[in-house]
Amino acid sequence: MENKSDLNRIVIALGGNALGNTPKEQQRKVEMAAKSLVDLISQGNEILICHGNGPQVGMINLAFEEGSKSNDKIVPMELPESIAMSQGYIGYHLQKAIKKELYDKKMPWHVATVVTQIEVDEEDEAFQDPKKPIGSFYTKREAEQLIAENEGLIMKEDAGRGYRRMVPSPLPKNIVEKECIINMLDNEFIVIACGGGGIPVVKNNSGEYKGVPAVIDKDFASAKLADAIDADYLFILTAVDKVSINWGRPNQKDLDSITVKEAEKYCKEGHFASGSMLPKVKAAIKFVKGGKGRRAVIASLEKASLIMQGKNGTVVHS
Ligand SMILES: Nc1ncnc2c1ncn2[C@@H]1O[C@H](COP(=O)(O)OP(=O)(O)O)[C@@H](O)[C@H]1O
Ligand SMILES: NC(=O)OP(=O)(O)O
Repeated sequence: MENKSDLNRIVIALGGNALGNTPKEQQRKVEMAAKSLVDLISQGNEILICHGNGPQVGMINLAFEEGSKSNDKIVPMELPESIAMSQGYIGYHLQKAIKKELYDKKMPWHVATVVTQIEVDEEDEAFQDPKKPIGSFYTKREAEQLIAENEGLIMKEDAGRGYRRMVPSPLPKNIVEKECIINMLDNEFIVIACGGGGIPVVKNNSGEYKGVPAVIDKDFASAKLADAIDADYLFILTAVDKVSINWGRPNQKDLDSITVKEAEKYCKEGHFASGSMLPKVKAAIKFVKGGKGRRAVIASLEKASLIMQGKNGTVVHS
């Protein structure tokens, strides 16, 4: 093991693309991702992994809801518990795949998942305007029927991909298990934390945390995590090699490297879709602005090991 002070500390946010749509597909995709992740350690980095859960948390929540309608032995599962379940089974697949890679490469690291709670503000305006898509995609007609049958259900169009259920997505304020995570990181653990953006909680006057019905964006949660552990880099890994301006148009331009100022300007000009690329760029800006010398890279998961050589991704810097 190298001297730990020589290692770059990287928080890696894995997008839904890394996880697939079914547990089987997830296991296969995670095995591929594990190779790139462990390669980053071989290159002299220390990594901490955060992941999305939009499709998974929607599926878990819906399964219990539907099951409870026809079977009195099944009860509905609230969103905080559904998020905790998603952290558990996604963490399990990541742990299994990473452990195998570490074994094959004879590397002495450990890997573990921390079920993570994140404090949010009860007054966050997101609670009045549910904007986070979860679960599967539906047609307009299916969505209208579901809304008619389920009181309080909100479904909206998600970035041209179909209709999805929308839930509140407050900003992350404080990672409750922060000290556990730092301790494990300091003891040669690859930590999987803040999965699905973390379980959103609020603290009452007697110091007790209570789960609230929302899903935090994992891009913002990973920026919060990267800030909390004073990471050198935040990698947001998704399906595209680079962030583009004029995305999808004939004059599309892929960006190699942008300053925070340029990124802010592009956000204002509307270059990034709100449910997909915009939170990534905003999370990158937040992280880079929070400390000297920090860099964020939005890149393709499949080529993660090429990021440090500048062959993959858009770098956001100060
Ligand atoms: N300006 C842009 N540049 C690149 N990709 C963009 C842009 N705007 C929207 N996208 C889309 O956003 C996607 C990433 O968002 P999403 O699929 O929600 O991420 P995740 O991998 O976290 O699930 C890209 O694969 C691309 O299809
Ligand atoms: N929690 C969250 O942001 O999940 P996705 O990245 O899958 O939307």
